[in-house]
Amino acid sequence: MATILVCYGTSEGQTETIAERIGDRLTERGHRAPVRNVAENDLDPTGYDAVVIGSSIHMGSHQSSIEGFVRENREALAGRPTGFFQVSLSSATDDPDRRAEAAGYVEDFEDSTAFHPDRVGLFGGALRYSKYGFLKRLLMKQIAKRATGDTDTSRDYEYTDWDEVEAFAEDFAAFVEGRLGEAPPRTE
Ligand SMILES: Cc1cc2nc3c(=O)[nH]c(=O)nc-3n(C[C@H](O)[C@H](O)[C@H](O)COP(=O)(O)O)c2cc1C
Repeated sequence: MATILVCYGTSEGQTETIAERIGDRLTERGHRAPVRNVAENDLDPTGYDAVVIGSSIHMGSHQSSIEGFVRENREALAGRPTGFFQVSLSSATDDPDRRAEAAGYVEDFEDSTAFHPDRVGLFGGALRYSKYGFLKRLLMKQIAKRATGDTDTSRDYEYTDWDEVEAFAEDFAAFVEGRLGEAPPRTE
């Protein structure tokens, strides 16, 4: 069993929900996987065998709490298996330009923080028009027009592919088990 920290930065909660699903999957596989909001906890990666970090994108940038966490803990992160997942509208469609944009966000993040995760997941996020205030709703309508075309503000949209999220968790668990020399869980 490995102890795997699953930490995240979020504004509207979608990254938290995805982090929890990853934590559940790791736990089902026999690992200890606490799920923590980086902005609300003083986290030290040295207490864990491996770390998964998740961040949403707002106005082309990752969560500042995640940028700070990664910069402050660069050495500890470099010394253990790490996974990074990003949540955005750019990963919500099959449009190659949008997909390239999402990949570009990760590249820029790696370049600016010198953090190079072993595994990367790019997940579609959500549009929660019902939760946005007036100005945010207007802004998101503009962003959505370009990204997904979903501009009906009378309803919410979720683009997260939960099978992809689970596959990311399984793949990361297998990677950690391999690195720590652990046997994979037995399947009946
Ligand atoms: C104000 C705002 C700005 C956003 N800017 C971008 C953006 O620049 N690129 C993008 O792909 N998605 C953008 N999004 C979409 C978010 O990444 C998406 O809603 C995601 O699910 C948010 O995750 P969170 O709830 O964990 O913060 C934006 C969302 C909001 C509300």
